[in-house]
Amino acid sequence: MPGPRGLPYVGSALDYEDDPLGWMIGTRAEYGDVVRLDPESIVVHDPRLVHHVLVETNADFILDNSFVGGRRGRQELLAGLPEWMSVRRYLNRGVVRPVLLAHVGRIEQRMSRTVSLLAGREVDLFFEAQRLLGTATADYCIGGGDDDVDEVASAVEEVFWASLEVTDSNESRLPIGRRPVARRARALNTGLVELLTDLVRRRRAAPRPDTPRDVLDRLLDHPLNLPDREIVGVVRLLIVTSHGPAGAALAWCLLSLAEQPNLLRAVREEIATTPVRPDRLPGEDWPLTSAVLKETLRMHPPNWMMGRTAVVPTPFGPHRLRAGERVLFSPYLIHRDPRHWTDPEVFHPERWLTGARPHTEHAYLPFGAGTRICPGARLGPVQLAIAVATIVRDYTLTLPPLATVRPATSTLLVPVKAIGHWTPLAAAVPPAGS
Ligand code: HEM
Repeated sequence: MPGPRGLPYVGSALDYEDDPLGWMIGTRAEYGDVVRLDPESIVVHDPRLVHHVLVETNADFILDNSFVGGRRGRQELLAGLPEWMSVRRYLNRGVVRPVLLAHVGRIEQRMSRTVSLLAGREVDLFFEAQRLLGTATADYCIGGGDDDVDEVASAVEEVFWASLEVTDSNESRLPIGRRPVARRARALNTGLVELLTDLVRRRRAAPRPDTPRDVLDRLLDHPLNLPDREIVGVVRLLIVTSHGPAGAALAWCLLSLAEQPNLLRAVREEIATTPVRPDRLPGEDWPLTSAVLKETLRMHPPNWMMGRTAVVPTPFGPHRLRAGERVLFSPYLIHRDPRHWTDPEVFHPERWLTGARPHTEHAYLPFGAGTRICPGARLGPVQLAIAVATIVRDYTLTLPPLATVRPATSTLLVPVKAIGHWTPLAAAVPPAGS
């Protein structure tokens, strides 16, 4: 397998950790689209090979997200896989338009309240964005009943930050007993599981509605009569997983719009002049706003780096992978590769409005692809459209220039310390004659 010689045992892992993007760009230029990173991992830049890995996940490859999924280790992860996949399919079929429409109505009000309370205050954009979107998904999961969405969203948010800390801390190199960050994360997670278990029990004891109001109702009606533990696991996973990517996407989108006043005005006008009809979802009739969101997810895919592990020896292009080898790939680099996009470094939403696919095959994957594609791939853009509309329609943005915002490239691509504010539009316009 081509790649730099590296050090014994660790290969190029230390150089990669120093500057992952720089290392990948440099080695791609020198060695091509498949590069050895360390004895256990390769990095792949060819979208067709990446697509193959994503489609073969759960067969030749696994997605090892045991920590986020609340599973202890790979064995438990594999044992729970059939149930998780069947729940995914069931939710896909069953979280129908009426559930989405009811959810939209609730979060429009909720977001509007939160955004107005924050108006005029200096905020850390990503912090507030992840809270806004995480609370939205909490509503989607449990908001149809009388349960306290804010309480659940806050408990989930604590688990989200603690999980990020665990992955960023590199604690996995320490012996199991000495991992304080992981211990804290586990304690917070236990609290969250207790809170959700209580909620599931109360909902189970109450009369069932004729049609599901949210994900929890739908899970309680599962034909296999899922145990509380399983239902809690699914609700927890959905909410925890949505905080980061959706929040990062909103933050990057607002930063991009603030940078382009003409585009911002055009989006504002589209949203203001095309009210959402009762049977339609926000974004469905806003082509420019949707294109802005797609372009944001192209240039700043929150899941900027993803990976799979081969479970069996498997052919891979001209190479062969051993069981246990990791395949890493970066949607960020694929989305900015001039072999797959025209002018990839330019934020150009119009590329999505021509009716033709603006990239080569499989070169756009902000939600992943294949068997484990994000189950929020349909919901996420709707929630984002509501959040963008809520802020852009009535407020003006004062945010730092994108070029000055450092992206964190750890677990997620997140704008670091992008501090700014939004103020009501009327307040931003100087009175006539002043
Ligand atoms: C703009 C918003 C979002 C983005 C960019 C995003 C991105 C992604 C990506 C790239 C993956 C696949 C990771 C991989 O294959 O390694 C993923 C998985 C996942 N996402 Fe999202 N996501 C978003 C919103 C949401 C929302 C709203 C939910 C909840 C309804 C959600 C729940 C999940 C879950 C549970 C998984 C794991 C799926 C599995 O393991 O089978 N995401 N997301």
